[in-house]
Amino acid sequence: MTNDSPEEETRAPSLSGGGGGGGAGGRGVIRRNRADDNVTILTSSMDLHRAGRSRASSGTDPAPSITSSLDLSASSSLETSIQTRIFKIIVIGDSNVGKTCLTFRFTGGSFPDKTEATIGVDFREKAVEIEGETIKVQVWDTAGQERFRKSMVEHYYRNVHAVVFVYDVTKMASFRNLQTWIEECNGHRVSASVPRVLVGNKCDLVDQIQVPSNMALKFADAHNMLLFETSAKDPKECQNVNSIFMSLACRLKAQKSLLYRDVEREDGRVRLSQETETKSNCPC
Ligand SMILES: Nc1nc2c(ncn2[C@@H]2O[C@H](COP(=O)(O)OP(=O)(O)OP(=O)(O)O)[C@@H](O)[C@H]2O)c(=O)[nH]1
Repeated sequence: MTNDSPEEETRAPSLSGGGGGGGAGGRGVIRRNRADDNVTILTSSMDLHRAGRSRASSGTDPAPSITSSLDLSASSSLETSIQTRIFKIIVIGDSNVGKTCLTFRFTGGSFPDKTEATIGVDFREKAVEIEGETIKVQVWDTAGQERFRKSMVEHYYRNVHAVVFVYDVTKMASFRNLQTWIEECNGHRVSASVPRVLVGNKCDLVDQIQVPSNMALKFADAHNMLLFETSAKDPKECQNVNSIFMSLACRLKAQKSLLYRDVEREDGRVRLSQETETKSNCPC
């Protein structure tokens, strides 16, 4: 998808039941996916684990247990729960651009009073409903500082379904460094079919903006990404922050059946395995 997609409009989405907040906000380059109209945000779980830091540093990839084969006792409630698809979205970019605040805003609907440099990775998850299907959007908030990320990088990119590149509109260096982040991503064999979006954060600091919208849009177009300019801090931008992740979720839902499993009963056990298939019946 490019920024010229006819399916996009230059106004903020209305998410039914989602996120609160309000106005259209944006700075003329916020993209809208029509499917957002069919989206309901059901629940959110903040800081799925801060504890993820310790899990992360031990090298455990939480992204799903459900992707690998699991043996579980069969029950109807279990079957219901295991049918929830999980979309893993990683958020990357320089330190201090606001990755944590953006993920916090999406999963919890608020701006954190205080943040510290992310060490390794934090995971947050939010259940959303898209066209009648409940989907878990699992957001990996990665460390921007090299010293806090180097041992974790492989885990960030493993089985990733979508990538959010973030820069700070008030820091030209963070925009220039995007090329390095893209190269890192490509270097970890992230398929070209994995959707990527570009986010310029901190648009509330209107007097300090260094990265012009047209420059960012050109870069986004050159890399086949949608561009969102927004603010994790400004409550009026809440829906625009939601739309970053929801547009990806809608697109992923349309693309393929991720983390779906064949439920096979073998010897009284339920076997889960990953299946990937192309679906064409989603109007997103
Ligand atoms: N004005 C303004 N400040 C923001 C915004 N988003 C984040 N900040 C501030 O920017 C600083 C860094 O935010 P974080 O979310 O921790 O940045 P990060 O990219 O996760 O940083 P690392 O964890 O080091 O990679 C904090 O002081 C936030 O309060 C925003 O939209 N507007």
